[in-house]
Order: sequence, then C-alpha cells, then structure tokens
Amino acid sequence: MENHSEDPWQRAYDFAVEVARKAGEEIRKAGESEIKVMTKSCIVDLVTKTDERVEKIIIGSLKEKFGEGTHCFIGEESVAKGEPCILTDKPTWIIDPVDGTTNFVHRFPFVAVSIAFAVNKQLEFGVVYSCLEDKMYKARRGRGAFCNDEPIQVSDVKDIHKSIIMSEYGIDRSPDKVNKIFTTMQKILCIPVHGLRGSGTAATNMCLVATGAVEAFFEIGIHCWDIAAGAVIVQEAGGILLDVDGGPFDLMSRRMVCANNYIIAKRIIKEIDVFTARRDGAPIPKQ
Ligand SMILES: Nc1ncnc2c1ncn2[C@@H]1O[C@H](CO)[C@@H](O)[C@H]1OP(=O)(O)O
Ligand SMILES: [Mg+2]
Repeated sequence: MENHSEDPWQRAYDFAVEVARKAGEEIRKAGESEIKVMTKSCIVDLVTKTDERVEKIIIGSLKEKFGEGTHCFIGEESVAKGEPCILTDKPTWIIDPVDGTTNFVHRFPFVAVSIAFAVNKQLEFGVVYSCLEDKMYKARRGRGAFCNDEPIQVSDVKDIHKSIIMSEYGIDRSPDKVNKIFTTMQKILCIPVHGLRGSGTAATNMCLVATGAVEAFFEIGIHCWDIAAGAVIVQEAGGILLDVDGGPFDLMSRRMVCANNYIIAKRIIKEIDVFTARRDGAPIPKQ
C-alpha cells in the first residue's frame, strides 16, 4: 500500500490536474457550438450553462474521489446560487470552472479552469489550465511551479520602466468606479512602463507573472476563486503577493497585487486608487 502520511496532498494535487484537464476539454468542446449567455448580478456579469455544468463535473469528481463531507468546496457558480463562501480550517477546494467567461462567450482565446486547495486556510496547491492554449500551470507549496511540466520562474526585472503590468476593468460600470480604474491605469502607464495588458482572466494573468512574460498583475474586485490557484503558482515561481495597500495578501479581501518582486509591487501600489469591494463571504446588506 502507498504511504501518504508524509505527503498527504500529492494524490489530491495529481487528481486536480486530471480534473482540470477534463474540465478544459469540456469547455473547448462547448465553445465549438452555440453558447447561450445568461447574466448574474448585472448585464455585463455573464454566465453560461458551461460554467455551471463544468463546476458540477469538477465538484462531482472531487467528491467521488475524496468522499463527501470530508472536504469543503467554494465554487463560483455554487456561491452564485447561494452556497456559502467561507474559508475554514477544513480541507477546502476553491474552484473557478471558467475564468474568463466573457472571453469564452466572445471566443477571445484566453479561458482558464482554476482549482486550488487549502488546509488550515493555507493554500497547498493550485492548478490553472489555460484550455484554449492547452497550457497546464500547476504548483504545490514548497515544490516549484510548472507549465506543461517545465519549471517556470518570474522575471528578474527590477526597473519599473522596463516592465509590463497587467490589470482588468471588472464588471462595475458606474462612472465613479470606472474613473478610479482608469486613473490608476493612466498613472501606471505614464510612470512610464513598457506596456499595460489584460488577458480577461485573472488566473491567466497570474500565470503570465509566474512565467516572467509580465512583471505584475493587480486588481480590485476579483474573488477568491479567480486568484487562489494563481497565488500558489506565482509564489512558487518566485513571485510575491500583497494587498493593494501594501499590507499582507488576504485571499478573501477581493484585492491583490502579484509581482515578480517587492520593488515592482511597491512601485505599482504607490499609484493604485483603492476603492472598496465587499469581502468574499461577507453578508450582503439588505436593501
Ligand atoms: N466583480 C468583479 N470585478 C473584477 N473582476 C472580476 C469580478 N468578477 C469576476 N472577475 C474576474 O476578474 C477577471 C476580469 O476582471 C476575470 O478573471 C473575472 O472572472 P470570471 O470570468 O470568472 O467572472
Ligand atoms: Mg473567475
């Protein structure tokens, strides 16, 4: 019999990679036929049957493998349907079945499956499968980060003027919020930096930091399922995570800066116009 006592999560990690691949194949196939689009919180917050179906496949496979009741699950579409979004000390899977749903709907070619696993609120591993590019990013705490089994590393650029920074626009179209986002983007662009990019998926943006293609990614408004897997991948690739105000990273805070090093992170943080986002798991106030 295999002895997992010294390495309790390897089996879960390997299985997460398998499940992410299967989920990505489902997404690729679904993209070949007509995509029926629905909305969630507002008219630009999109969801499809594929998001819901793929989340069910992922959670179903994990429950079958690890036994119902022993593990907890936080999944984007389950939370949208009223399941709690609370991270406890129990072994917890944090899942975004389709990160970049808007891209998926428009067939803009960056769509990722994001699966992370935390125990005692510490992230143990993360898997991001960029399914249209067929890139499997993965990392386990203390064991390095990989893309299609090749080790990956963040860039060694320390000069902000030689960097590419990533961010996103989110889904809030109130002029006040959009203004803050654009002000930040303008300030960063005019530092100046080499470029400002956004792939439309937070998980993929983080993997691009991990491979050294860009130096940093920041966003306010993302959820824990968008960034949990990417957080392990960035850290294991030698990068760092911070709050947008320079404090420690908090997975449930809906705010994050990830970067190749502190010099780049701190320089960006100086330019970020912070706005509030209700924490993941916080009760929604009654109207
Ligand atoms: N309210 C929000 N504000 C900002 N980003 C959000 C957001 N909700 C989801 N995102 C995520 O941030 C990136 C784009 O802004 C995507 O990864 C998107 O994930 P999604 O495609 O799974 O919804
Ligand atoms: Mg997402």
